[in-house]
Amino acid sequence: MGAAKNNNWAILEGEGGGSSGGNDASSSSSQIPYSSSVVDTSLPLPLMIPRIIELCKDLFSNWRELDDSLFSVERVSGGITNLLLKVSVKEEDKESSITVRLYGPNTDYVINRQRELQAIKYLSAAGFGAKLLGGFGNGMVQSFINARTLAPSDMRQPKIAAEIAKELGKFHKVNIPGPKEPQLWVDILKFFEKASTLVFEEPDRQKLYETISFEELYKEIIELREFTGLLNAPVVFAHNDLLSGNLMLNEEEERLYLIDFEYGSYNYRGFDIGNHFNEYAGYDCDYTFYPTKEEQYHFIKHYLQPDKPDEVSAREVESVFIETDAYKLASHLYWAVWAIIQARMSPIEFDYLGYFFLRYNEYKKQKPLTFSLVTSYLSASV
Ligand SMILES: Nc1ncnc2c1ncn2[C@@H]1O[C@H](COP(=O)(O)OP(=O)(O)OP(=O)(O)O)[C@@H](O)[C@H]1O
Repeated sequence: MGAAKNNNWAILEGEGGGSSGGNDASSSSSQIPYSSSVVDTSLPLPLMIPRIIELCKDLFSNWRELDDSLFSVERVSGGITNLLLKVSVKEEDKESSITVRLYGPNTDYVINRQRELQAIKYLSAAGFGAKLLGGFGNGMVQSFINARTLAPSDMRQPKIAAEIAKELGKFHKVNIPGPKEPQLWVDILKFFEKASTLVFEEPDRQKLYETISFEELYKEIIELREFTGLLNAPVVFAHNDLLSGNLMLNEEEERLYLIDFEYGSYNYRGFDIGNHFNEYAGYDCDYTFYPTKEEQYHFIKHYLQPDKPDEVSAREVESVFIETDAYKLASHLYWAVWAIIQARMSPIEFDYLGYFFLRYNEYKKQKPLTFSLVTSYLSASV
């Protein structure tokens, strides 16, 4: 445990962040305590628990003197990228809970941690997501959100869809200082470079990997970049990973939380919406669940004007609808290429190569329809 800061956490300085002096886990102070300790993510949970308690005591001075028996640590299910733990502490008459997020090994290939921290700082100030309470060598501590995580089928409920649209509209209005160039193609091409030069240890996986035509994939990426460029689509600070697991709802308080900003960046708004619609299909990629045109219109109207959705002009709805349809293809390519890297780098048992094929095949299936829809829209609007 110590005071050293890594480069990522240094960006929180200037608001008092980056100190290792300890703090109060529940305080609203802008001081973000930092510990340079690294928790070994390969440890089984019972062996990891004492390290987590030690880390919490190092970060939060008001817990330092408490007996370890007052802490309980449990795994929060759901994540496929990181290990998320809930730490509860019994103090006199109250129990407080926080979450400790341990970055998954090798996630740096697909996640820009500096970009994530910069985004959290401003998004959290704007009231989005969990509050950032502290940082450490391979993770961060955030407030525990008392809410249920949505399932893909929840997202299409008209009332919930309207709420998601409204929150996303607000999210897209947050200003994150720094460069504002859309990152979509920069990120896809970065992923592509890594994905196309991998070697798998398992012969079966290597064989399957070799069936992927990277030449074809590259051509598709470039073609789609040119094609979507014709739309001159608006750029916003986008969440980029708005799947059901990143939406939490407290029904009593009627509060919806957008969480997990790991992939957040300036990007095309149509990408964020199209990507969200693709997530109606869940990890199984059952695209029969992709929202109907009526459901998409409902979402888009609430996104554009939550207070008076029926007063949004047909022209405006149509333009977001077209952008969304075009960029939903980019979402397939993005996560398809991402999945190839994950197949090689992630320790998580998930059929990532199978996921690549599901996304890429859906891209190929949807491409002719989308290209003809967008082309007729563009020719009608000149
Ligand atoms: N601050 C929080 N409070 C309570 N629960 C949380 C919090 N953050 C995340 N969760 C729960 O943990 C799950 C996984 O969280 P998160 O999406 O941040 O992890 P992840 O590993 O990045 O997941 P994925 O890669 O699937 O997006 C969420 O679906 C939610 O159920």
